[in-house]
Amino acid sequence: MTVIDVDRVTRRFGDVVALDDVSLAVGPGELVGLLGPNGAGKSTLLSLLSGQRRPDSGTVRLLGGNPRDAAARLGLGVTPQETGLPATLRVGEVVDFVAGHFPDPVPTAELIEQFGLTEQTRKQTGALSGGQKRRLAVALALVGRPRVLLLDEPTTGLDVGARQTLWEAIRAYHAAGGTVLLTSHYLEEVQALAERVVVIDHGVVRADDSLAAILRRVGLRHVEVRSAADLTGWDGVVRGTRQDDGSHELYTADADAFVRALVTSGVAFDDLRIRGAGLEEAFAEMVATPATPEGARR
Ligand SMILES: Nc1ncnc2c1ncn2[C@@H]1O[C@H](COP(=O)(O)OP(=O)(O)OP(=O)(O)O)[C@@H](O)[C@H]1O
Repeated sequence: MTVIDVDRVTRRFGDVVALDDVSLAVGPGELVGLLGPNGAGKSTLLSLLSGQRRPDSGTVRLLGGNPRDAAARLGLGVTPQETGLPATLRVGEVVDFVAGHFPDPVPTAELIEQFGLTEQTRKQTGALSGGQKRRLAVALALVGRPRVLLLDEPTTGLDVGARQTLWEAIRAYHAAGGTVLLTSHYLEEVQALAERVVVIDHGVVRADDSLAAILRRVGLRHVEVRSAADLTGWDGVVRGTRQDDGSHELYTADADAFVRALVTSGVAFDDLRIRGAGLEEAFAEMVATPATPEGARR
């Protein structure tokens, strides 16, 4: 059975088409990363799957049912982008409260420990740090042993340690057979977790492929360097800009070859920095080479 089945869904807000004929099917045990820039439609898609909103057209099925029905949502765990935790309740009380809604909840102490919050058990949630609140929010999504987990930007704003704790919890859930759909701005996060990547932009699915295939599309390197010479037209530079002070921002598929050419050319340069091109840059590439929306092929 398909866990998530979105079929030709369109959702508008006034004149804005947040989702434009989107189709997406996710099977049991998949871990799918939903990537897209601000306003792409990611949260809207999750809100349809969690039954908070209805599509204008098309159908949304969750675990074989309509997510607007409470019965279909029993197997669903959700962490929205912003979580309103009751500030005066203690961490343990909030977990107990949510656990009370499910037939076979994860024991509170076990869950709290898994998310590294044991020391905070008796703290009021209002006194938690941003990272602790975020971890608690994801923990709450798992209390009822859901079959499918929707995570909207699970680690935005977290430090490295808190992010790792959350990633481990998500991996453990997935390893035990759980299905996950998570949104993120961070390619790094999706790379760390997802096996399949769906890229959405302006409400349209631009790509839906294995992580490896998507990464090949994002194979560009970002090179920063300062030089009096203009390097933007050099061999292998796909795109580049140069400021008056000589600082360059260049994109190339082979940064090693570019650096070798730079060094052997004898051109003076300094402040060389290289990094993998990020998601935003990948989008620039995907949009520059007009992508066939996945939906249009159906
Ligand atoms: N309640 C709303 N009323 C009006 N417009 C909305 C509403 N919710 C979303 N939109 C619009 O729909 C589009 C998609 O928004 P959505 O929040 O789904 O994007 P997103 O990919 O989740 O973005 P972000 O990464 O910033 O969270 C945007 O243009 C947004 O402004």
